[in-house]
Amino acid sequence: MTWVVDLQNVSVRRGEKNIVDDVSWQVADGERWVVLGRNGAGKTTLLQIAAARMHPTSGTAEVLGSRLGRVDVFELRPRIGLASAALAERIPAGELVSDVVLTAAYAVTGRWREAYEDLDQGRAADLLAAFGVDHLAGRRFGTLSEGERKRVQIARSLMTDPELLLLDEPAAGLDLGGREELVGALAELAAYPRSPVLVLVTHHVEEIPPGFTHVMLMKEGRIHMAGPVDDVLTDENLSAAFDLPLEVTRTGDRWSARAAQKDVPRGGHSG
Ligand SMILES: Nc1ncnc2c1ncn2[C@@H]1O[C@H](COP(=O)(O)OP(=O)(O)OP(=O)(O)O)[C@@H](O)[C@H]1O
Repeated sequence: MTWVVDLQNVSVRRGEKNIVDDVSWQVADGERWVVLGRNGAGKTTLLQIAAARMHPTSGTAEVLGSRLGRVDVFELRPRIGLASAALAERIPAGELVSDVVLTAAYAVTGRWREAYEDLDQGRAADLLAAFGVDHLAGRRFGTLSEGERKRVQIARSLMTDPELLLLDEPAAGLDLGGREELVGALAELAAYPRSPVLVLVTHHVEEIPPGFTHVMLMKEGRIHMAGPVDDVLTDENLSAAFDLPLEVTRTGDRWSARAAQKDVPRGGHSG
């Protein structure tokens, strides 16, 4: 079987510390993953490896059947969609929104002299429409709200029709309506059989879109637990991953979590 992502004993060392520590993780075609964990757990670093943007210090990383270190990453990267805050920062504020999406066809930021086909123009317009931001096509990226930028970024990350789509905290900074719309759009994407394999990093179980199949809990650079959503998202597992007593609730196809309620003494009150 060819895995979409196949990490074997991957570590990333920075200074004295392994910020990703001996991670083995395999993602199969059709799966939709959520990665959860405390600040600094190593989620973004792991995503950077899956995005062929970073090499592990040790271990082996294969993405879409190509081994990092042995493949031309400039050929591999267009097959991987990535939306992250770091990437958004590199988009010039003066860039037209339509070009932000279009330039992804060549995995560059900043339109320069690439010759774009009409087909690409049409696809960029369709993607902006799919995420409800086609009316912003003529605006400068720097003038958009946080929520509008997130949607444009996701449209951009789909431009190359990637086989793997990595989303690093796409709902960060969105208001409640914006978050719910995004969760809805990602649920639609998850349900579509021809969609890429999806990996979503988030801080909140409330942001897990319906249709996501697997969860990885990261803790201190390691995988605390990984597997099907229902197996992993339990009070016990989440509490251990976040070092905090937590209660997880599933309502329909959505999740929520909060600090576990202390036992309230029953019976009469005095005074
Ligand atoms: N170049 C670096 N040098 C030293 N430490 C680093 C470097 N890059 C990242 N780190 C550290 O590695 C750890 C993991 O970082 P990473 O961004 O992967 O975590 P994260 O789980 O995505 O965190 P967050 O939820 O806060 O975004 C953090 O403690 C971070 O400070």
